[in-house]
Amino acid sequence: MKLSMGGKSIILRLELQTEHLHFGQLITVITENGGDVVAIDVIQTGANWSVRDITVTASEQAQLESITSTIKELPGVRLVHVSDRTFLLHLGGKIEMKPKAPIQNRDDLSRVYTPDVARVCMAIYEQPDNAYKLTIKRNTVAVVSDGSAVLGLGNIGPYAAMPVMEGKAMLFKQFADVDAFPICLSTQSTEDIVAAVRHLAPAFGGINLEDISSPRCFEIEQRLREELDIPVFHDDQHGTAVVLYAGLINALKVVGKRIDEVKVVVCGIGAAGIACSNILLAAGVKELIGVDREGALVRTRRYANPMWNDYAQRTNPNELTGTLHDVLEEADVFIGLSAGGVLKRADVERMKQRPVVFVMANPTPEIHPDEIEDIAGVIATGRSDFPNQINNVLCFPGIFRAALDCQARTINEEMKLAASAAIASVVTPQELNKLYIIPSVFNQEVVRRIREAVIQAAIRTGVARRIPREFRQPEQPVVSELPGSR
Ligand SMILES: NC(=O)c1ccc[n+]([C@@H]2O[C@H](COP(=O)([O-])OP(=O)(O)OC[C@H]3O[C@@H](n4cnc5c(N)ncnc54)[C@H](O)[C@@H]3O)[C@@H](O)[C@H]2O)c1
Ligand SMILES: O=C(O)C[C@H](O)C(=O)O
Ligand SMILES: [Mg+2]
Repeated sequence: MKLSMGGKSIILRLELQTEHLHFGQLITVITENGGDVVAIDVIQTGANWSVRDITVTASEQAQLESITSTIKELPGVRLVHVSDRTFLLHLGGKIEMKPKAPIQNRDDLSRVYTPDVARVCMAIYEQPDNAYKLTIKRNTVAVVSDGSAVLGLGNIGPYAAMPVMEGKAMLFKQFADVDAFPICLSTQSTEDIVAAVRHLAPAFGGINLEDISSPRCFEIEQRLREELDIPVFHDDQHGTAVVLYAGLINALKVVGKRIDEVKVVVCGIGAAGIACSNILLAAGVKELIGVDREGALVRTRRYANPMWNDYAQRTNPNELTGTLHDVLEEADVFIGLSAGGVLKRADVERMKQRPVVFVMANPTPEIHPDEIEDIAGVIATGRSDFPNQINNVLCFPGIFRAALDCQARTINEEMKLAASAAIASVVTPQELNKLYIIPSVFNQEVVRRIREAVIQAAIRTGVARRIPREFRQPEQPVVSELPGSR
């Protein structure tokens, strides 16, 4: 099986002199250079000329470039322009705000706005909890980044981070009907980020921290969790850990191993790597070795990164030293949360037979799945264009849907473990196989099951401030939801 590494797609606007060129010649040039024509639109036409938009896909950018340069040389063709379809999708941003009700006359105006809005303001002033009933707070999450660890691209800053945060907001809405707003801050100071989020919290029912580099992300999340009474969730840590654990539960079933007997190597001991290691230790993994740029983390060394000192105390029981290649000997599971291209086939060859290889760096995984497909027991990546997508998108929409619906004060460990089990349970034993260990994000059962399991966990652990109707006991009274009604 050959897997494509993210199909690329362009639209070529061409002016064609039909007496010099047959359309078939053009198609031949495209296919001979590795492209597929997926759509043809006629934009303008005359007696012996036409302007057409040809949508072309190819697996590699280089193929698209050679198609474009060959077409430019053809007699009777003028290349008007080339548009990248991905860029077209981002033109002007990907999301917008819409009012829920139209303002059609002065009466509407006076109710949505002044003077009547004042009564609603005072209802919240007198009873602050009413903010959940009378403002967007009940359904809105802030997606906050400082642009310091955007995907695996590194510190590209707040402007360049926006497309990812807008994308997260789209996913929140599409998959869980959560209104999310991207906020990219022009500071990378811990104090400033904590203060900024604290100050903007009143409008939001939850804070999703995103792509903030380690180790600052740990302190920022910790302090905000202490200071705010709404859930603060660093997605790269906990969203990833929840989905990773769900994937591992099912991958181990495929290769017939138990979690307490596998040797696991985690590469990239940053935000995601630490959180994933923590969830695996909690789930019963006994031999877990963390590897970063300097090799395996060992308890006998002192590291400048305080998180690593703590990490090394809790992991690598046999005190293995050396490079990734060294410590992968006889390992059952590799988990990559580092950077593209870090893992080599020779490394995977050192692992046990049918190893589980999760290469989750984005956008380029630690190794291309094609390179190890014949030796790996299960392969997963973070991307949507390969089978087995282990990506936090499977978690964050559902877990925030649940947290908002029960007005959870926080998202705790029980809620996260409940989310992992819920995700894993969507794949039935009959469906489970090496190419299907984790459900698709388009499977509507994912958010439904996460929501149910996480609300139950929130109620059980006492962090739910509201019991949604379907979770109430029959004898529990239903309190009027509308302040101001008599
Ligand atoms: N699939 C997912 O859902 C998902 C979720 C979160 C993060 N990620 C990916 O995981 C990666 C890390 O994300 P993060 O938020 O933890 O970033 P981070 O910056 O907090 O941590 C990255 C860590 O990887 C280490 N690293 C970089 N190059 C390395 C190499 N050659 N060898 C060993 N270690 C190396 C860094 O030193 C750092 O400790 C990124 O590529 C990100 O896209 C994927
Ligand atoms: O954004 C993603 O696709 C996953 C994750 O949040 C990442 O930073 O890579
Ligand atoms: Mg991220």
